[in-house]
This record gives sequence, C-alpha cells and structure tokens, in this order.
Amino acid sequence: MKIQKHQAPRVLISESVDPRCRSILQENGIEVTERQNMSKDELLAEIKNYDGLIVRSATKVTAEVVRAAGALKIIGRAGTGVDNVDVDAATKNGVIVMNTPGGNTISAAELTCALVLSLSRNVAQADMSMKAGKWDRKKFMGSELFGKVLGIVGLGRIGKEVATRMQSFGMRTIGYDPITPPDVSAAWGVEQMSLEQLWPQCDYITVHTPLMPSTTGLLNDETLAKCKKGVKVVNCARGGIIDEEALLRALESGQCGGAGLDVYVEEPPMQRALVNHPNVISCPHLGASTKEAQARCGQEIALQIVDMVKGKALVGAVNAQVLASTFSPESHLWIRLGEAMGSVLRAYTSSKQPYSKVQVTTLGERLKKSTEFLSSAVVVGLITDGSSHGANLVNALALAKETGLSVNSSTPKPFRASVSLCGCGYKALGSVQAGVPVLLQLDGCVFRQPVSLAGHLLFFKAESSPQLLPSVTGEISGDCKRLTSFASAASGGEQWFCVGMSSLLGDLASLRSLVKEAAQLTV
Ligand SMILES: NC(=O)c1ccc[n+]([C@@H]2O[C@H](COP(=O)([O-])OP(=O)(O)OC[C@H]3O[C@@H](n4cnc5c(N)ncnc54)[C@H](O)[C@@H]3O)[C@@H](O)[C@H]2O)c1
Ligand SMILES: O=C(O)[C@H](O)COP(=O)(O)O
Repeated sequence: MKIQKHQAPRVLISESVDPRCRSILQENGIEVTERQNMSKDELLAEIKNYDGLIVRSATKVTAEVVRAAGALKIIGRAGTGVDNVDVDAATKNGVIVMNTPGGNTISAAELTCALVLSLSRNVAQADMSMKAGKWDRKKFMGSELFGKVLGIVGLGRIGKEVATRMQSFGMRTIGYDPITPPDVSAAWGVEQMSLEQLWPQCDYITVHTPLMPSTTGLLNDETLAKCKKGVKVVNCARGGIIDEEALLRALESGQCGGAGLDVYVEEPPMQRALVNHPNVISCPHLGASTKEAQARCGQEIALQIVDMVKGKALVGAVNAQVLASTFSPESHLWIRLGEAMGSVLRAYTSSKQPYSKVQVTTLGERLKKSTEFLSSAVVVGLITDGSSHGANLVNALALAKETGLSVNSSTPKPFRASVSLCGCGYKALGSVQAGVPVLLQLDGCVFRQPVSLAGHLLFFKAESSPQLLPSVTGEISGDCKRLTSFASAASGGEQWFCVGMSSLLGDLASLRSLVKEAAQLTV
C-alpha cells in the first residue's frame, strides 16, 4: 500500500524521537511535523491531516484517535511495546502499525542489570543517605551476586541479553518461556523449568514478557509467597506484570527484599507508595532512554516508513502481515486483478442480494504464497462501492467478517497461475498476462480473447444473434465513439460480452431492454 503520490506524505511525530528520524523522512520527500505533549483533544483535532504518526510509549493511540484520522495509513512506534496503540482498531481502519523491536534491546537489558546490581548493594539508598549528610556504613550492608540465582521470566530479546550479562557476575541463570525452546536458551546458559520450580530457587527475579492476559499479575500474592524470603524483583518490561499491590504487601512483610522498577501500571504513577518504599529503586521508564537506543529506533522507524512509502518493503509491521508479500511489481498486478475481479462480481450483484460467501482459488505454484493477499484484494473490489468503505488490503478480511461475508480460499497446485472467484452464483477466472490483469472466464464462458481489466467496462449477457449486436453497439456508442474494445465468451446459445468504453454510460435502462443482464464498472 503506497501513500498517494500526488502530494508529499505528511507525518506527525508526537514524542521526543531522535532527530535522524526527521531528517531521513524529509530527505525522502516526506513532510514532518514535530509536536510533543499534545493533549488528547489536540491529537484528535490534528491527526486527520497526516498520513503517518510516529510515537513512543506516551501517546495513547486509541480507537477514537484512529477513527478521527481519516487519511492515516501508518502508525510507527519508535520502540518495542505497542500497548499504547489500539492495534485492532488500526487494523479495522486499514492502518498499518509497525515497531522497531530490536532497537532498544541492549539499553533495556543494561538498565535491568543496573537495577539488579543496585539492589544487591543498595547503591541508590546509600547515595541518598550521603546526600543527606550521613556516613552510614552499617545500614547498607549488601550481598554478592556471585553464586546467586537469577530467574528470568520471558526469554526473548531482552531476557537473553540480561542472562549473558549477569552470568559474567557468576550468577546462575534459570528461566521460563512458553515459546523459546529449552535447547535454544540452554545455548546461552539459561536452564528452563516450570514457574512452579523456578519461584523457590531464585534470589532475584526479572520479568521480560509483553503485558497480556497471561502475564498480567504473573508475580502476585500467591507466587511471591512461593519465592525465597527476601527475594528481589525487577520489572523493566511493563507495569502490571508484577501486581503492584501484592508487591507492596510483600515488601512490607519482608517476603520481598527489594524491587527495581522502571515501569508502572499508570505512568506516571499517581499511587506513590511503591516508589516511596525504602527498598524500592525506581526510574521513570528509562529502559530505552539512551542516545544509542534512540538513534537506532528513530532511524529504523524512519527507514521502515520510507521503504513502505516507496513500495519497496514492509518491515516491522505488527499487523497487516498480509502486505509483507505484496512488495513486488508482479504482486501489484495480481492485486489489481483480484480487486478488478471483485468489482466485476460486485457490479452484477449490487442490485441483487449481497454476497454472503465467496470462494477465492489461486491456481499454480507461483501464487502459492499469494492466496491471502489475493483474497483481501478480491474483498476490496467486492465491498468498495462509490461511497467507499475505506477498504484496503489491511482491513479487507476484517471488514468482510464484520459484514458477514465468509471468504474461503484454496490453492490447488498444478495449474497455470490464475485466480478463480466464486460467489452468488457467479464464477470468474482471471490471470495476469503480459503484465496486464485479465479476465479469462465468466460464468463458465471462456472469452475468445482475454479481457483487459482496466478502464471503463460494460459486461452484458445476451442471446447470440446477428440482429442484436448492431443495435446493442449502436446503443453503447450513441453519437460518439465510446466503444474501445470488444470481447465475447460463448456457452450454448447465450454469450457474455465485455466492452471497453471511453466513458461510462449515463443510464443502462435502454440497454437492459435489449440484453439479459448488464452492468458497468470502472477498474
Ligand atoms: N523499560 C523499557 O523502556 C523497555 C524497553 C524495551 C522493551 N520493553 C519491554 O520489555 C518486554 C520484553 O521485550 P523484548 O524485546 O524482549 O520482547 P520479546 O518479544 O523479544 O520477548 C518476550 C518473550 O516473552 C515470552 N513470553 C510470552 N508470554 C510469556 C509468559 N506467559 N511467560 C513467560 N514468557 C512469556 C515470549 O515467548 C518472548 O520470548 C516487553 O514488554 C517490552 O515492551 C521495555
Ligand atoms: O517498549 C519500549 O520500547 C520501551 O518501553 C520504551 O518506551 P519509550 O520509547 O517510551 O521509552
């Protein structure tokens, strides 16, 4: 999906993002506006003027914002977590969401290690005491990390980097991850086990999962009670993975000996009891706040957006996976074919009952990986009428589902690359030939020559008779030379005709008195 070419695409950067981001976008012909600390109302009022929005974690891109953004095509997250973006709403509205997940991994891992080290030696508390004019060497007795056990919950990008760094302090690293295979994590020194086995063994626990239903409150009253007395915990992932109230209770009872927190359920946290607790070290969500991480994330999101605008590639999308395989000149032709075939079928049924079911079949080895985007393209053609549903390849299948249209697709192999579409009693077969999307069959009738699916087209069905055609073509041409091409497909006594025209007919009523069925469309 390209941003319209006739005017420069416009991108709003609503947070502090590295200046390279702006320059890369501008060097590639994209207009950039930077506005930080916008209120919700300001964002709602402004967003309609932009094709793209770049955020970090503070901008709340709610469904309301997405709906207010008439022209928005992409939301770029210069960072990892997209919890501040309503991805479902974006998908339904045909908006791509992309992030730069690897850009701040090292920085987040280093902050995690810094918090583990600070917890072990009370660095932050000792510093505060010094600043208060004290010299308290007894109060801040620490313990070595050497020989201690670090439990890592979530062995993805950051969990792995934390593990290898803390091993150099002589820590034993154990962990749990439902996806990362145990032999993979074993290769970087993490022994995997169930959470039940992990809790009682740890001196320190650090969480590195996304926030989702299965990870919300992963550490709670019950699981904290299963840990060693005095266990220390770190959360540099997302607020809520450690239940904040349970953590406070555990800190007060001494079951938890200290916590290092970078993230909170509410940011900034209004409830300050945790932050103010003497055994808690806290940061204002600084995991990604290094020059290096910001440079990477700012640069990566800009380059990803430029690639997408130029139709080169789609990298880092967290929705719209269907688009990933559409960035080749050849696939654009197949997409045009799918949309045109959908439009042909829509033209015939708009006056009859709406579609409830369509079958899209891609034929041929070459289209094996194209079934999903071709199905989406067919749906775009089928449901986009003059008033436009705003359908595109990102939201087509979601919109189809919403309107009760079921789309089935299949890929039988040994045919020449082509797309077959079946619904509401009609069947069409199309292909791309010599770089042009063409219709080969309609309703079981094979066109004598492929019909080029471009421009203004009129389809009609009629009895094949030598008297009929001159009157029909006379009706179409009127007193101007409207007729530009002609194709027919016969099956028994009836024929399908497809006529290319220089402009659409104003009215089909007089033509319908001559032929059986008639519909016109522009593709
Ligand atoms: N504090 C910061 O500034 C900062 C910076 C970057 C990332 N983050 C956050 O850190 C977290 C991890 O980021 P990442 O880049 O390592 O992500 P990642 O996707 O690479 O890794 C997450 C891992 O969590 C695992 N996981 C999922 N559900 C789990 C469960 N129930 N139990 C255990 N493991 C589970 C996944 O399998 C995956 O391996 C994310 O929440 C991200 O938003 C925070
Ligand atoms: O998910 C992330 O990338 C981190 O939480 C960093 O967020 P930030 O870009 O707002 O610092």
